[in-house]
Amino acid sequence: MDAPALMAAAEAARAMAHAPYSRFTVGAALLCADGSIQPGCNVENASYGATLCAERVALGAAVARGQRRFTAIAVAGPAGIALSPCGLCRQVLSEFAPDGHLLVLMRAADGSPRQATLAALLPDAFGPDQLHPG
Ligand SMILES: O=c1ccn([C@H]2C[C@H](O)[C@@H](CO)O2)c(=O)[nH]1
Repeated sequence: MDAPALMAAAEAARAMAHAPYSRFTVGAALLCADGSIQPGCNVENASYGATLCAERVALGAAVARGQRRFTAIAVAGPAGIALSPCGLCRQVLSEFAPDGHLLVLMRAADGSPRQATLAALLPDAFGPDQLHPG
């Protein structure tokens, strides 16, 4: 996996963000199992609560074109801020990363690369095993 290229794709996607309320633009790039990269950006809404994070936009778009297995996701936000996916996005990503191996690429506040597995970011995740035990 080319981590710098995936982060560059997330940064490029960030330019498409619709964030007139928070002005906090975020881009995501999801590396699919077939090698394709699905970009996403945050899409805010005047109701605030209907806002979509970049990670969920990328995931939904990838699923809509038949992708269901993912290797990594890069997330890029404003410079100087350590950004990691919100709790809701962690849960949504875990739906398609049941083993928790999905690699999340982020940047620390100083801009240096940081990475963690989804399992580390969302330990003891709720999933289909709890919903349908046995
Ligand atoms: O990982 C994150 C964190 C926040 N946001 C968006 C949601 C909202 O539009 C703005 C401020 O929270 O940033 C994302 O897209 N991804």
